[in-house]
Amino acid sequence: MYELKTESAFDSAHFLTDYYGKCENLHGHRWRVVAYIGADALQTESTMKDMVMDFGVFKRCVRALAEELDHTFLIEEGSLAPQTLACLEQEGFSLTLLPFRTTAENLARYFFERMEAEGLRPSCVEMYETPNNCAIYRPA
Ligand SMILES: Nc1nc2c(c(=O)[nH]1)N=C([C@H](O)[C@H](O)COP(=O)(O)OP(=O)(O)OP(=O)(O)O)CN2
Ligand SMILES: [Zn+2]
Repeated sequence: MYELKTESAFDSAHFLTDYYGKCENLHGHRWRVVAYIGADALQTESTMKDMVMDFGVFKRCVRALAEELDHTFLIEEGSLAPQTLACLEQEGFSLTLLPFRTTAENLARYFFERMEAEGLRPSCVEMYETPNNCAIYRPA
């Protein structure tokens, strides 16, 4: 089994709906995303011979996904009133509406699924919300 690993990061704002502590308030993190691609065998031909895949393609994909979220306000759909969203947009804030509570767990799965949609074969995504706290998504 071979595995490639790359990482990127994004600085964003969020809050957790229905949270029982300070995280229900608007705050920010520098989320660090560490992504892994697995393969049982290396490619056998052409430019990717003896590679799982080109690091360049891999890192650009993960960076591009992180870039989409960077310096935006991550908002769980339905968690703010439409008027509030309209006001924030009117003020020029960049909003990213997501169909899930913005936990590290869900963000890890989101990256995993977006990578799959880009044609990559991720084995695992780690999402660090702080340097010490990380959620890992690895499908069974
Ligand atoms: N399992 C999870 N638990 C929590 C998540 C999460 O995504 N998954 N997220 C949060 C909040 O986003 C919160 O911002 C994290 O707060 P905290 O752990 O307190 O982190 P701090 O950086 O504020 O750490 P301090 O030690 O208080 O400085 C909560 N839980
Ligand atoms: Zn938080």
